[in-house]
Amino acid sequence: MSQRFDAVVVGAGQAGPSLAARLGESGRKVAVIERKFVGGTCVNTGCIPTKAMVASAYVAHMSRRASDYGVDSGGDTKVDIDRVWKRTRGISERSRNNVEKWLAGMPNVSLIRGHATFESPNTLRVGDMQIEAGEIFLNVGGRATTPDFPGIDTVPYLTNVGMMDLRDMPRHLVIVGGSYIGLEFGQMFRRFGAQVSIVERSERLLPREDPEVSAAVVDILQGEGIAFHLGAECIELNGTAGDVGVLARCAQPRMEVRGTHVLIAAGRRPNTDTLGLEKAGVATDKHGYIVVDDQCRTNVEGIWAMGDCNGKGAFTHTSYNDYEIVAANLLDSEPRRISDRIEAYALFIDPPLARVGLTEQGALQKGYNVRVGVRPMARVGRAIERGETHGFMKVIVDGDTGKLLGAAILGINGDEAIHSLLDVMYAKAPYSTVTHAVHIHPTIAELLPTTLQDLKVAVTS
Ligand SMILES: Cc1cc2nc3c(=O)[nH]c(=O)nc-3n(C[C@H](O)[C@H](O)[C@H](O)COP(=O)(O)OP(=O)(O)OC[C@H]3O[C@@H](n4cnc5c(N)ncnc54)[C@H](O)[C@@H]3O)c2cc1C
Ligand SMILES: NC(=O)c1ccc[n+]([C@@H]2O[C@H](COP(=O)([O-])OP(=O)(O)OC[C@H]3O[C@@H](n4cnc5c(N)ncnc54)[C@H](O)[C@@H]3O)[C@@H](O)[C@H]2O)c1
Repeated sequence: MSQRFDAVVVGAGQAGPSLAARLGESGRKVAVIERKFVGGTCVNTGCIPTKAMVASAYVAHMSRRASDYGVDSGGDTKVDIDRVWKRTRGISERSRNNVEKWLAGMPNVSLIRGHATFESPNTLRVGDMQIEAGEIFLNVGGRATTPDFPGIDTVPYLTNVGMMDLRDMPRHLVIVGGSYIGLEFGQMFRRFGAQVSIVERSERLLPREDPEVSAAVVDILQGEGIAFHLGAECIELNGTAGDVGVLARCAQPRMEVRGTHVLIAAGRRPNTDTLGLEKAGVATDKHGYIVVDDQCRTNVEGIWAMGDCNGKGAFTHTSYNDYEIVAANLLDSEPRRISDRIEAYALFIDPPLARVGLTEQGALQKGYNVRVGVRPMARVGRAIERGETHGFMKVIVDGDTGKLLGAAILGINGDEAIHSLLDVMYAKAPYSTVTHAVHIHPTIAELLPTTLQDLKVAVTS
């Protein structure tokens, strides 16, 4: 069977459905092809379920701390992991159903279920259906990398997907990879009551961040009883279900951790290897990411790539922004570009680490005349009142232009407060815009102007 559409969107992740809606509204006949769950990674196995679990873990943590606040919680806090999963699944499934209903109601848009592969630059195959289109938009996302560690073929292991199907509480969860996925799952399972060990290849946790950020994150998590094994090179897995070992042969000294479950959280790879890109002539880089220009266009006319698969971002907000860029250029004659995006992300441990723009080290390496302001959360009224004073806020300013270069807030509500800096950066306004703004008392953001009023010259480390 053969069908012709004006436009085809492959993958119903964070960019695809929104773009399909706009394309349909423009009068195009549109197909969205999805091989698994509508909503993609974020909705089904990523942001949404993990943040729902982070919320359960936070409640468990605060329940154990209830007496600090003069509240009697009535004894031991116990986590019913089955109810945590049910709540998590419910939130995730509702979100997926909403996207499904939205897609079903879009004028001129049809959802086709199945795995799409290219047959030519304007032809895709899904099962026995051949689909032709003048415009093809790839939003195929990515999946967990599983490095070829010796033993990985014989030892049962989990990825972020397997974590969503786990129904028993691991007694001891060993996590390979100490970044977003490793740290978020690590802290939540520790708070659920598991023993947690994190095995990380770098000598310093979160090496892209400034050293004091890495050190503070380790302190917070160690304080909750998580064990770290850094500098863990040459990993090997051994054992069987319920008794698994992670051995770092080249670590100094050589190190082995035994646990009941292993989670591999060592990065992600794009879903481009089974897309038949070679039949369309679409270029990829050496890691398999689709090469795109500043407006998400591939090297083949009429084919675009958005979201995690183009390697220009690895977050839900960057994938959604790719949709906005494509729609703006194609449908609104508005020349939006990827390079206008300011890097911003959060690591959703508790307290969260929120980041925008450059780190201090990054700004120094780029040769800026760097000024830095730092304020510990222990000197932020709202954090003191909330009894959650871990972390600090740090702002980085260009001493020559007065522009904000970046910021890190490791602290309660930092993931929200940081947007007051991000918006000023987008406005290309000087940092004095923030120092002159009157922020609401008592909030975390209230202390950002104060932090910016006390800038020091940065010294290269
Ligand atoms: C555990 C975890 C937690 C995360 N937490 C956050 C967070 O808190 N904040 C944040 O910003 N980001 C987070 N992320 C990252 C975020 O989930 C991704 O950046 C985002 O989902 C990428 O969206 P996307 O649209 O590019 O791709 P995806 O959401 O991966 O969607 C791609 C879709 O394409 C489909 N597909 C692939 N190949 C084909 C094919 N050949 N034919 C048909 N369909 C195909 C897939 O089935 C999938 O549905 C997290 C990720 C993980 C794994
Ligand atoms: N809060 C969020 O926004 C959020 C949350 C979860 C995931 N994500 C997205 O998912 C992506 C994947 O997250 P991730 O944490 O799996 O990957 P990552 O790429 O961020 O980090 C992988 C970690 O594993 C380590 N590692 C890699 N190979 C190793 C090895 N052989 N031995 C030991 N350690 C090794 C790396 O040094 C690194 O610290 C991220 O890029 C992020 O964009 C985002």
